Amino acid sequence: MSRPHAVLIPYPAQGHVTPLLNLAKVLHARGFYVTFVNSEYNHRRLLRSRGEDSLAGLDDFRFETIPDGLPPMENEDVTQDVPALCTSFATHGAALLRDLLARMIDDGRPPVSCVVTDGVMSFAVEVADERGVPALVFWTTSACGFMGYLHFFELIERGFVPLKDESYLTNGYLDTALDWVPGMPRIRLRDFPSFVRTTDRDDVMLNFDGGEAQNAHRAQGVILNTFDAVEQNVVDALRRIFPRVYTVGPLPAFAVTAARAQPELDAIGGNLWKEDASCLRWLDDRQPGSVVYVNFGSITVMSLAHLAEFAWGLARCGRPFLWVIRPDLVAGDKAVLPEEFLAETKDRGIFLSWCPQEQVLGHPATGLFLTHSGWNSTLESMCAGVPMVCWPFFAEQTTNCRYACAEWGIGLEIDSDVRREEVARLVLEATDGEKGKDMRAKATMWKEKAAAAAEAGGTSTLGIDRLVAFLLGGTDDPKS
Ligand SMILES: O=c1ccn([C@@H]2O[C@H](COP(=O)(O)OP(=O)(O)O[C@H]3O[C@H](CO)[C@@H](O)[C@H](O)[C@H]3O)[C@@H](O)[C@H]2O)c(=O)[nH]1
Repeated sequence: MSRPHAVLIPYPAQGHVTPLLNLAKVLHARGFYVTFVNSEYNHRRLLRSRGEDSLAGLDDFRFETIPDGLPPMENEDVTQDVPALCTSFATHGAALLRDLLARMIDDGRPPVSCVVTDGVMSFAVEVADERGVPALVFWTTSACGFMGYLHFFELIERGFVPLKDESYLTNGYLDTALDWVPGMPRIRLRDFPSFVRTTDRDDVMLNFDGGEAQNAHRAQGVILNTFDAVEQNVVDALRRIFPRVYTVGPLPAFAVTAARAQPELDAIGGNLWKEDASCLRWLDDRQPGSVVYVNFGSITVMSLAHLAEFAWGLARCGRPFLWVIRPDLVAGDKAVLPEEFLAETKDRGIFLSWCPQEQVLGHPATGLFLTHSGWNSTLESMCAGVPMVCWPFFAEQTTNCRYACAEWGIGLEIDSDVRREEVARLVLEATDGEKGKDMRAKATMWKEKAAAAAEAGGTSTLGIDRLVAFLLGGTDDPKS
């Protein structure tokens, strides 16, 4: 019998490429031949950020590309337009993947035996079906975020969405409690992925994400980068909806183990921006738990006015801070910080454009994460035992923020129209005093539970065993 061959297809954005690549490494370590499919645009970015050799892969871990169908960009180091990318792949993705798989026949690789596609690249399920191989969708969100997307169309049917008019964004309507979402008894309309905040029934993201979530029913199962203990009720509810739900998080822990067994996997990385690791030395000179780490992920954009509010909030709270400001963080503008702010904080703040986040979060000096609540960032913070101040930007970051604050007790939320007084107040609340103490204790508890899930016999280790057993074409119960 030939070697199992998994094709993995991430949505082309950082928060998706990273977890899919981690899963690819885990599968490779379990004996799979791997083909990893990037967009051409991201392939070029990865080569620039990590060097020409970084995507050479291994003989049995290969990178392939498909075009994204968007017009060429002058500056290719920026995050692409999300709705345009989603629409383009939904329209052309199946044909592009079909061509790619056809080119791979008889080129020396084992025949493709399974497809793992991003939950928002579900066109690949149809292509896998045509080839007669199983397909699983990997939702790179939290389970609660995925459950939110899964109920977009029901929100429409029940008349909650679209909103009647713009005043519904601010008149308290979003606080409506919904008690019918499986496994999420305390959810409010405002905690749903942000795309429900529209007055347009034809809104691209409302329909795209709602549709992609429904398409998960066409796959043989769903993979989630979470662990049971942290989202038990939602995961249980999803297991009643889908025939197979594999919880395999936190994936970074498994990728580290895979790379320990196969050091050559370490060279394979997925950072779209060039990492600046010099900040780790700066952290070495700071007191334990003293530093506020500020990073809004790969997609968030904000106004210059909001950037200035964050800056003056950090100045006011008086803590040392490490702030990652992507070159494209400010919408349509250069991210310029006020001169007076730079002068005032020069002895206690550093700025970079991209950092090795997991190492920063794991550094003893890091005490708090000011985050946009992307799921990878949330999970990485949890794994490091670092509490958060949350400023969700879009998508299911609103859901993650709600869970971090109200369910897990490790977050405090900042108003979307951020003000400097609130930034300073919440940072101090999360670091000093009783609230901060409680948040740190809970963060430590979740860190331990995350680690336990990834140990031998842990729920996510069993999740990977079951996943591998299923992808190998047998039963998905590793014990039988
Ligand atoms: O300086 C940096 C900044 C980020 N990262 C990494 O980049 C990833 C960012 O992912 P995430 O925190 O999930 O944020 P986004 O990039 O915004 O992720 C998108 O994808 C996620 C997974 O689907 C969703 O939860 C988000 O809402 C969506 O915006 C993480 O692994 C970070 O460690 C770095 O390594 N260095």
